[in-house]
Amino acid sequence: MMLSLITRNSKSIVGNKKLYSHGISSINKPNLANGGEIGKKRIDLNLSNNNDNNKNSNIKLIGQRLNNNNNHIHKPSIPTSSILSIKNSLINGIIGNSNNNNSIRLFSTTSSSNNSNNNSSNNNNNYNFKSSFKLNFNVIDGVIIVGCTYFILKFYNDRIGVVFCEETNTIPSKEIFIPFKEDGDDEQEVGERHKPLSPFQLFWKTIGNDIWMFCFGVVTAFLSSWIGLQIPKVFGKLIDSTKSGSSLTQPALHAVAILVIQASLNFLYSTLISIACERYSAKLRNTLFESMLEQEIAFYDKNSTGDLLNRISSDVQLVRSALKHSVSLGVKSIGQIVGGTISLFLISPKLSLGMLTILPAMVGVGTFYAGWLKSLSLRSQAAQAQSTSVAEEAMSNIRTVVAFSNQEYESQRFAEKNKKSLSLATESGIQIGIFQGVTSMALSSISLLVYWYGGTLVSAGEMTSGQLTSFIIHTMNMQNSFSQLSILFTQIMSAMGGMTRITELINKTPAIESGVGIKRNTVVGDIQFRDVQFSYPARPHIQVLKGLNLDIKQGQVVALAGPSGGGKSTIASLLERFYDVDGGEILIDGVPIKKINAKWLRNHIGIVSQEPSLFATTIIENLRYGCPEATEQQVMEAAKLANAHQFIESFPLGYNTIVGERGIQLSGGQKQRIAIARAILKNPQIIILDEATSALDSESEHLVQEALQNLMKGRTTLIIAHRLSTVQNADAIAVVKHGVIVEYGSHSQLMAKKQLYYQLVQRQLSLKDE
Ligand SMILES: Nc1ncnc2c1ncn2[C@@H]1O[C@H](COP(=O)(O)OP(=O)(O)OP(=O)(O)O)[C@@H](O)[C@H]1O
Repeated sequence: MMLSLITRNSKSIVGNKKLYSHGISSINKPNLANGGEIGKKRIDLNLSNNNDNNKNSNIKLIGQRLNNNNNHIHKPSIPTSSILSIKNSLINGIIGNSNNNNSIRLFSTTSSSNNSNNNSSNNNNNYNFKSSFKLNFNVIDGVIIVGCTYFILKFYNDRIGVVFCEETNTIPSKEIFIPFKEDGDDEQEVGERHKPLSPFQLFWKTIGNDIWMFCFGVVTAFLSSWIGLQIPKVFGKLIDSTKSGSSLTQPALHAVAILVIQASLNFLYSTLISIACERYSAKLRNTLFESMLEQEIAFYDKNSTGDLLNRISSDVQLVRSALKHSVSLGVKSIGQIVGGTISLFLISPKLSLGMLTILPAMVGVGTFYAGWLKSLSLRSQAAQAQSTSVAEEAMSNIRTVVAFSNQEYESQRFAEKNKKSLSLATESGIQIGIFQGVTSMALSSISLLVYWYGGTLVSAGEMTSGQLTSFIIHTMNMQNSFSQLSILFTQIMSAMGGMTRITELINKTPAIESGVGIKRNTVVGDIQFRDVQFSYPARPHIQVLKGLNLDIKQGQVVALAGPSGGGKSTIASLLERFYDVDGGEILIDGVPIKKINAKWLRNHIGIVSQEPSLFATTIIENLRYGCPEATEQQVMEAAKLANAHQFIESFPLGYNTIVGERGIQLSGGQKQRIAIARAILKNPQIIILDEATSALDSESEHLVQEALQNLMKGRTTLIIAHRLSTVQNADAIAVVKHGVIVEYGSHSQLMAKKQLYYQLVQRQLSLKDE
């Protein structure tokens, strides 16, 4: 059916475009044909009604009614008959004249659209005046009128603006925009490949605007240490005043003022630096965690959870405290050392020169130790991470540990790893001790030199005893600063080890970048495995799939059966693109999976596994995990379909019941029904069922089976099965052995063949009888 529409400006409708409205419906790009007079063009819209199975149905959009609040769209009921009459009752002329741009006048005609197109819109002889509106945009491009409903259109370069109004409604709703989209065009997301960052660049990027707080903290720390430099001077003055008999009040008040100012500055820098460092470490932790979550599954095969957790907690902690102490100790100490050195030269250049002869030796020793302590610290931290991962593993499998009474074994395993970490930590401690010992010996030598040489200078009358006192206090302060720097130095070494590991991980580009690739407009659900070869990255020399071929058509239920270790779960993992195939390809709706955006793909696949993983939160949050925007009503509907609503409602807190860690407070069947409801809510086109009914009693199994039937309806389903009794109704059964499909057919066909499948069924039957 054709609807003719006079437009003012059609240049924006180019190419073979489709219009989409919030992903709900689509409208065919109108074919353009020059028509009409007064410089207008005619577009023809192909109309079909909601019930047509036409994917490009556009009446959905045209007929959609826009609320005054702009965002909600209600479908009006436009029966087929009325659509048929649109053409005849259509008012296809309008249009505001250029003198009065923001008001339009609508005219109706009973003439056919083609005829009407031959008339100018302003030719009132051929149109009956219907209504007029004031619009909030100046120029409009067309109007579609269905009964008493007007859709006023304006074409832009990349979208169409639509305003809905009714004849009686003099205040039209706001304009909403429907973007153009190329017909059949899939969105292609290109990943942002960030350049690897150096630890310093990472620091800079992570601290962001907090750098100002940090810098202000550094400045106040410097000021504090500068103020501190005045104290020895004031004490010197006090001593000289005692000797000369002049008033002590002035220098004493001076000293008090300096101490008060210094205390205030200390408070300020300490607070600022603490806040800046805490915020920095929180952001670093977030970035690190984000980066970990972006990694491919193979990354988790190779790295233990304990080690990864260690990076988030201990490594970040090391960096945070080193950063904090670098300012509170480092900046202050450096300030004291630099300022102190200047003060010493001002008091007595001779004595200062004598004292500073020892310094180069100290710097030399410190540099020598730097590299050595860094590598030692890295090894010691790695060993500690290993012991943590043993503890983490034992804790997460605590039920198994207790059931096997293996507490002693686990604690021995932990103690062994701990021993290694202890020996490295001890070695590290000894080295640090040597370093600090050498440093303090050098510092004590400096003091000794000052006492001896300073005393000689006072005796010779080259300096006053007050000046010597100032000199000694400065020296002591500097000595203190040096030893603090040496402690800080070791801390910085450890932090550098931690920062290196953190940076490494943040810089790591995942082998499968889940946000990159094609996002298709629709998913049909056809799956093809073409000569797929695959080895797990953790065991690259063992080929698990050896040229596997399998076709699953849209809506089909295909079960994978076969001996243990044959590769069934691997097939499912590859379909989810947890790993990339080494050879051959997997196609979804004809598109190689490697080209598809993995996030998008996973959003269209629902998985119900043997041991459904739930989070330690409420049932409703678990249900919404794959579809956070679902309303309560939708959640409940999904739970009903999954036979879960009843048991959830029987809990005192209903949907707000906390399920415990990994859903420990629920039975196996309940967990599975929640997982099924979660999958139903996600509404994927492809379903993977991994042994979903293996651990249930018959009553529970019945409920779960029913739920699964609801889930599988109209969806392509891949079942990984062991209990062959549960997959007899599948459309096809593929028997997987040694990474290839050795048999394929329906249950009855495979039974008739009397080969591997038949043997497996017989074996299970005999086991059941026993
Ligand atoms: N993450 C992994 N890293 C390395 N090898 C793996 C990994 N997962 C599985 N494998 C190996 O791949 C092979 C196939 O395993 P898969 O789990 O696909 O078999 P399956 O047919 O599902 O077995 P089952 O019926 O016992 O679950 C096995 O030899 C297994 O040891």
